[in-house]
Amino acid sequence: MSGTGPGEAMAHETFDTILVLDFGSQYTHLITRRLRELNIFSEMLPCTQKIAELKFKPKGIILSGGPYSVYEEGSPHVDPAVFDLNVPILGICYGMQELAYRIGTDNVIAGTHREYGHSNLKAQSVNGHVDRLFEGLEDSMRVWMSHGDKLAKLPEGFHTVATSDNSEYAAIAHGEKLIYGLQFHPEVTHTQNGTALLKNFAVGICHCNQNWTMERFMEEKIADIRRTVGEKGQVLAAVSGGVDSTVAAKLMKEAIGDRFWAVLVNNGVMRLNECEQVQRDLSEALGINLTVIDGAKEFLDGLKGVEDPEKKRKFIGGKFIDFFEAEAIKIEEAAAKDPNRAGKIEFFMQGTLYPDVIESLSFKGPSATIKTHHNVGGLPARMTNGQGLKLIEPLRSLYKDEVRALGRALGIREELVMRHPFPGPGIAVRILGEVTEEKVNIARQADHIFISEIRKAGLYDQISQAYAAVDPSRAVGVMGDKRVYGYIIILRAVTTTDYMTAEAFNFPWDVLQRIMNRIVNEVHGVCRVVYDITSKPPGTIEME
Ligand SMILES: Nc1ncnc2c1ncn2[C@@H]1O[C@H](COP(=O)(O)OP(=O)(O)OP(=O)(O)O)[C@@H](O)[C@H]1O
Ligand SMILES: O=c1[nH]c(=O)c2[nH+]cn([C@@H]3O[C@H](COP(=O)(O)O)[C@@H](O)[C@H]3O)c2[nH]1
Ligand SMILES: NC(=O)CC[C@H](N)C(=O)O
Ligand SMILES: [Mg+2]
Repeated sequence: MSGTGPGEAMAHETFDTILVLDFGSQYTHLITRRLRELNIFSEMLPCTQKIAELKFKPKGIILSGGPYSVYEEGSPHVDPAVFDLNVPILGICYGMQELAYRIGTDNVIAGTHREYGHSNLKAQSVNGHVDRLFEGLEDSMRVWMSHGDKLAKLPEGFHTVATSDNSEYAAIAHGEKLIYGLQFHPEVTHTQNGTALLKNFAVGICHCNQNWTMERFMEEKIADIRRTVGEKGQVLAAVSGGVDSTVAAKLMKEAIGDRFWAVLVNNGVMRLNECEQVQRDLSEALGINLTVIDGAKEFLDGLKGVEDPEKKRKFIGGKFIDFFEAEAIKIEEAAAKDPNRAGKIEFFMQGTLYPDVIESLSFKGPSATIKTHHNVGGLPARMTNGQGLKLIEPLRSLYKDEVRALGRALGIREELVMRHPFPGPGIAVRILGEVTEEKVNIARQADHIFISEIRKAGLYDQISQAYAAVDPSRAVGVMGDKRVYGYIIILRAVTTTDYMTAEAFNFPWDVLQRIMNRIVNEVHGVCRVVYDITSKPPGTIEME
């Protein structure tokens, strides 16, 4: 898989690409992020990528950092064919060590001490292209290091272009070829001028066009969807009202108009009035006719007695597919009467994002399964083989904030673009243990109060995601001089940029008190409210 889902090849034709080969560093994806912030398209692939199988020619290649030591047996090495592409190469940390090791295996050794954190870098000019990496930057800057190995000597043909207190070879460049190495990490924000340095590489050295904008992406994507779907093809789309599927739906609508069928499955664990609200929003704001299928009873029946979080998730994920399959058949039958819309449903659209794709492409393989996301790992084979449905994921190369920017470019109003994410398994993963209708109702009401008060306090856009969960253990309270014995509501609100790590939101105390007051007074069956201050890690954003 070399990033050529429907439309991916297109992006490479229109936009210059910097290929990032991932050796497993926790920072690798930040390299693609930084480049995209510079309006340069960048794609990340595992370091094991065979260059012959690449479907495009990158303008430059970056070898990332990684947790291994190049000289150890079993450590990953890049396909030597990258050097035959004759494009500039930048190695970062492990990536630089890899470059040096390939020239001479004794070029890299274990250092006497590890170096983590800030370091003072001194750039020195040599001459010619060698100096381009640090062009326009101050000679002295603070950089971020994270390594234990080091270069034992300068690899043949290279010059030293920067040193630091602890690294004699903090940056190197080849005398003739456009090959560069950095011991430090320009992609992390702790490195001063890190982005400027990446720009020097991508623009100054690789000559990339800085034309990766959401407006351009939108135009290209629409053209691409038209090409993929053809003149007659019909698309069934899973639309939840969340940011991703709303933006994807609008894109489809622009591309193929009424040959696009948007379907929301009410799984019985949506928020208060959510299905109606989403149907109205999509129709009024975007002109999208959304069909809501009511599966509430079937989902809730199936969830009876299920306490294990993974079992809940898998049940809901599987049931979603049953409903979509049945709907595809229904739509085909109904559409058969209309010559404009008749035809087989050939495509199935989902709002999958780049972080999901990265996770499954990572060189390390999918990380330990913490939880099974309902749409990740793809659909069951029967969905894509049996019915011949082809998956369309128009946002699979984008990060969340890029999706939001695309939404704005498509004219979607701010309130919809800024909606907090809501997971496919919904409230079911916000009720600890067994899901019952009673607990769903309690969670809904508490959540509604929580979110309304957050909006009233003007805090909604400062928080990345917020919700109320139900702890089914009960606590004793006193109300109106009477003993009560009720559930505990857990409030959770986090701030994050990538949803991979998160911090609890620092609430003004009076807002929390107002929320507590309303919940215990208005939600029957609840007698305590607690605020979850756990960060991620060690917590996760959802409860289960
Ligand atoms: N209740 C639902 N009905 C139909 N499709 C759904 C439903 N819930 C999720 N999906 C599908 O699963 C995909 C992934 O869900 P996810 O929650 O990550 O995205 P989203 O709901 O579109 O956006 P957000 O992340 O803002 O909630 C959606 O893009 C959508 O295609
Ligand atoms: O569509 C989804 N289907 C799922 O199964 C799912 N599980 C978690 N999430 C969302 O992912 C982000 C990270 O959540 P966690 O820290 O709980 O893993 C948060 O934004 C969660 O809401 C899901 N989204
Ligand atoms: N961050 C890195 O890429 C580390 C590379 C190598 N494992 C070292 O310790 O030097
Ligand atoms: Mg969602």
